[in-house]
Formats: sequence, C-alpha cells, structure tokens
Amino acid sequence: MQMLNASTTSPLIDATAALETALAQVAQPTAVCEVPIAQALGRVAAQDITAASAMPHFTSSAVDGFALRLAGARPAQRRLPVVATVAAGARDVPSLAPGAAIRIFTGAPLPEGAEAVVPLEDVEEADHEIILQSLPEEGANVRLAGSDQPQGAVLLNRCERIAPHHIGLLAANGVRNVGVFPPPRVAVLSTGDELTTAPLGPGQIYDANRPMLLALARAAGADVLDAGVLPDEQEALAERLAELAGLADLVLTSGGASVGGRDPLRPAFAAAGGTVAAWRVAVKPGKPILLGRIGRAAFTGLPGNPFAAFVGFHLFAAAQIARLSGRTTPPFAAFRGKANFAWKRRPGRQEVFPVRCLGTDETGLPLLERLGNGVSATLFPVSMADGLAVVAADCAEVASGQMVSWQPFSMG
Ligand SMILES: Nc1nc2c(c(=O)[nH]1)N[C@H]1C(S)=C(S)[C@@H](COP(=O)(O)OP(=O)(O)OC[C@H]3O[C@@H](n4cnc5c(N)ncnc54)[C@H](O)[C@@H]3O)O[C@H]1N2
Ligand code: MOO
Repeated sequence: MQMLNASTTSPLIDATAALETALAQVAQPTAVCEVPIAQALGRVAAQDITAASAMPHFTSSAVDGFALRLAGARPAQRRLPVVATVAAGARDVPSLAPGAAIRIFTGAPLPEGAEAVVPLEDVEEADHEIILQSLPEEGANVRLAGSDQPQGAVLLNRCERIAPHHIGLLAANGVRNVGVFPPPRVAVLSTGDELTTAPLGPGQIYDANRPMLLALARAAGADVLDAGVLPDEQEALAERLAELAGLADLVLTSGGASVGGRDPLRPAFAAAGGTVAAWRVAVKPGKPILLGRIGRAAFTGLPGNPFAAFVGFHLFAAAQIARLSGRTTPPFAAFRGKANFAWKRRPGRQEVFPVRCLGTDETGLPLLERLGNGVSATLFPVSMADGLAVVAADCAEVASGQMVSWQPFSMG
C-alpha cells in the first residue's frame, strides 16, 4: 500500500495491473437469500438449479391436426374417420385404433397408439373424416416425453445473472424460489464546486456523472445509494466518505482526483482513513483513477470528465460490481470488429473510444467507425455509438481493415 502524498504524482499503472488491483479491493459474497423467481430478475444465482424431471413431462402434439396410427394404415388408405377430439389439458385421452384419426391440438397429450400427427392444413376435412394427401413419417409433429431436457439438466448455473429466459425456464420446471446472493451496495458521489442543479450561473455545469454512474451501477445489478454532490471542500468530503464507507460495499466518486492543488479528493480520502492501492492508470481517457479502500468498503475514484468517468466505470467499477455480486467477471471488449477508419495515435496509454457499427463485412464481422476524436469531456459522441472499442497502450496506428476489440453496449 502506498501512502498519500498530494504534492507528488506517481508513474502510471498499466491497465491490466489496475484491473487486478481494482478486483483485489472487493470480495465475492458469502451470504445467500432465497427469493421467489418473480423477484429474481438481475440477481445472481448462489446455487446451480437442476431439473427435477425430464421435459416435456408427457408426449404431446406439436401442431393442431390429426393424430394417426401408422402401423395399421394401409398405403392405399387415404380416408380416415375422425373418432374423437383431444385438447391441451385433456385428462381422459382415448386410445387410437388402427384405421382412424383423432383431432388433436398443440400441446395435447398424444393418444395411446398414435405415432404421428398430420397438420390440419395438410388434410382435406369432410364429414367426420379426413382425406390425407400422403402418410406422415413416424414421429412427425410429436413432442416426445423427455426430448427437450433430461432430468438433472442444469437450468441455471451458480454465479449466473438471472435473465428473463431463466425465469421462464425455472417456472416451466415448477421451481418457485431461487437462492441468490445479496446485491452489492454502491454509493455514488459527485464532487465539484461547479456542479449545480439550479439554473446555471457563470462557470457552472450540471452534474452528469452521478446520474450516469447510478444508472450504470443499477444496470450492473447493484443497490445504489445516491450520495449527492459535494463541493471541493476537504473536510466535508472526508466526513461524507467515512460515512459512506460504513454504508456501502463500494464507494464511487467522480472528479477531484487529478494532480491540481484544488483537487481535494486524495487528501479527503486520506483523512477519511482511506488507503490507496493504485492511483493514475495508463488508460485514455481516465488517467486520474484512484483505487483503494476505506475501512471495509472498496473505493474507486473516477475522473471528472464524463466520458473518462464512463470509461473508468466500464474498465474497473463494472468488474468490481460483478465480483461483489458473485458473478464471474466478464472480460472487457472480448468481441472482434474491423476498423473502418485509419488512425495514428501517440502510444503510452491504452485507449478506449466510442464506435458505431456500420454493418458487417463479407465474413460477418462488424465494421466499426471511430467516434469522438479522443475527447473526454463530453458524452455526446457516445450517443451515436453502439459500443466501446479499445487499443493497447503500445498501439501507434490502426489501419483500415485491422481487427479491433470492442464491447457492444448490448453486452454490458
Ligand atoms: N495538470 C494536470 N491537469 C489535468 C490532468 C493532469 O494529468 N495534469 N489530467 C487531466 C485529465 S486526463 C482528466 S480526466 C481530468 C480529470 O480531473 P479530475 O478527476 O480531478 O476532475 P475535475 O478536475 O474535478 O473535473 C474535470 C472536468 O470534469 C468536469 N466534471 C467534474 N465532475 C463532473 C460531473 N459530475 N458532471 C459533469 N462534469 C463534471 C469538471 O467540471 C471538469 O471540466 O483532469 C485533467 N487535468
Ligand atoms: O484521462 Mo483524461 O480522462 O484523458 O481525459
């Protein structure tokens, strides 16, 4: 651990090492609570859930049509009497004799003896009989018991974030409750004398970061605590940080983390009992990130520039929230795309930039356009973007057609 010294700067920390440091500040949850599946959306499973029985439970029809018994049907026989009707949910299902048909509906139990179902649009219906165009294959349009999922199949993996389709699958299997980890508590605070909610005065701006970081943390599965805006005043900030550290698993701030004498975050952090694990990371934007702890809470101080705060969240805070939630940490920008731009840059910091997907190349790879031209103080280019792309610290040039790593917004 390095002690704070507001008057000095430290060398930039490599982004991979910074991520390890960020993750080292947070622990996997140990507590587990049981919730009804209707309340499980977005929570993280604390246990594997396996199927108590094979599915479907019984053999049924996959279409509205007519159940046939093929064994007894002569190839020449095209005209069959319809002797009964079986609807979905039917309890008393008659068995099917050779040479007859039973009208059946999608999901209805297949009558004993039936071997195939012919869709109703493939037959001609006359008075209480059907005329077949051809005989179906054995098993046609039949959903065999156990064919979708075996008994014991894993329906939901431990450490997986519960999505709407999991809830449907669990419900289909009769699972009512699921053990989940408690969501982490994330407190979000903005700092800066220039931030206001009132009509803007000279030199004032609205607070963009706090609403954005609260939304990002909530979307990542956290219970958020809106800790408001604090002026650049060390004592008040220290007091608030110490208080928040007692309430949250992770305290996220933005602003005031740079090197200037008016940047009060680091001295306030020290006064609140904070220990710095890393400060100033070789990422662009987002260099003045501070990672550490205050008491039992992890602390991540993001830069004030809104796009830098946005990037810092994606690179570090998102992974921290994932670990605190019990999720396995997904790597950032694991998707491949093709540069539809040429770009020369100064090596030194890993760089994250907004990209728009223009379509795909002949192999299906997304073609990416670089947006924003390196600005860190505005989120405007992100409004036109489909995701974030990243280039390594030593990258001096991206040629058009070169592969780049990126993260679509739809993937987190
Ligand atoms: N001498 C140096 N100056 C700066 C350096 C440096 O290395 N040496 N780094 C620059 C970089 S890179 C960044 S990023 C910024 C970040 O500085 P801070 O984290 O201390 O942030 P502030 O100075 O408080 O604010 C920067 C900028 O962002 C605006 N801001 C702050 N909070 C919000 C908010 N909640 N919503 C919207 N906008 C916000 C603030 O008004 C400033 O314009 O430092 C560079 N300087
Ligand atoms: O790192 Mo700053 O975040 O380049 O704008």
